[in-house]
Amino acid sequence: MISKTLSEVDHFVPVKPTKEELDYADLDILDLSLYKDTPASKKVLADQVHKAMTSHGFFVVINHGISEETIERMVDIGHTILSRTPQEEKEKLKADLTGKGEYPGFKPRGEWKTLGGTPDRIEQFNVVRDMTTHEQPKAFEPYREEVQEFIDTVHKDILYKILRLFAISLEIGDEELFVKAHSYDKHDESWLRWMEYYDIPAQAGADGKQLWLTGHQDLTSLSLLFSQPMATLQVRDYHDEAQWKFVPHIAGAIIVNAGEPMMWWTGNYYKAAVHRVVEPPADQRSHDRTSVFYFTVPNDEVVINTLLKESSLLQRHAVKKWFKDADAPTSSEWVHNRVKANLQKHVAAKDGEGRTSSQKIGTVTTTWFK
Ligand SMILES: O=C(O)CCC(=O)C(=O)O
Ligand SMILES: [Fe+2]
Repeated sequence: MISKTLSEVDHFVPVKPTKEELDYADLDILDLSLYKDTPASKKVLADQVHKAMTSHGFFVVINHGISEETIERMVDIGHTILSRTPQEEKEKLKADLTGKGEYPGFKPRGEWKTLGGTPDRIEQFNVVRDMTTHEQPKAFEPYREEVQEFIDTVHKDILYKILRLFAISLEIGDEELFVKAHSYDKHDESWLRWMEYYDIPAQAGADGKQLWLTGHQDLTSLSLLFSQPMATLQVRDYHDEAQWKFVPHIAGAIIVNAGEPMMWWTGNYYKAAVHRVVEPPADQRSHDRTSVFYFTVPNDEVVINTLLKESSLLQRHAVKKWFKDADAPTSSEWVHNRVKANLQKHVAAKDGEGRTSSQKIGTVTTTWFK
């Protein structure tokens, strides 16, 4: 992907795959090399999207065009930025989570002082695709172009293909509808995230499982998670509320899930995946975990509500409009309000008796899961 000499990185050595027998979710695997510019080829993949989005809300994309080496390099870049940026600079370039409600910058360890009462040990570094809007750490500079190229490929190639499949799967006449709502040239808060979990102690969830990140739905339209080997991410099957299953690791694959905006667009016909992060099996403990994610949200001004006029599939299924017109949020309103409220996610597991708790965010009610 990059031809010139690459700047050196601190290599992150991922944990070896577990040998334990775990209960894995049976996720659909979309082979994106089958995506051709013909209705027939796209229909086959769109049918898989439909099946996945009406069951788990998660699926796996392989042969998407980004090599395993490039993904490994991106993980190393994030690891390098997190390990080489001094604490002072991290503090200075801290994400303004509670003020503006935005992610660009660092989420230092200990920001969420709620995991079992002790400071959390999750660190993040986030960038948006226009990387000039925020000051970047010095350690980032050697990799700026590579990261830009990575984001551009993910957004304009992989994301756009997947968004077309979503439109086709919903029988929306304009196959570009979601692509236009995520126009690369317009502004929105979609972001690339590196996230490092530092060998953390955990608190117990409702089912006694040790939690690293409590159950939630993403605030995104789509989340693209680059698969990593530590068996920690779990998805809750929609057809069996009690069942948390591990998301399998497939080297080089992208795990895709939808968040609440996709749920609203489809009036809950497509599921916003409920997922959480738990401690790994015994043979993967005492190891850090680093991964890279691309989280997408619609362009700032897009008003998100159920696509009843546009989708004959939703009409046939008598889906109801999610919001009254006056209550439908713009992407920008939703994202900023939801980021501000995000701390709630980390306390939800301790509050109350039930398995879920809900919170009103502007005109929107969001749900936290245990
Ligand atoms: O770390 C993971 O695998 C998932 C993280 C996640 O769900 C999130 O950041 O929204
Ligand atoms: Fe998530």
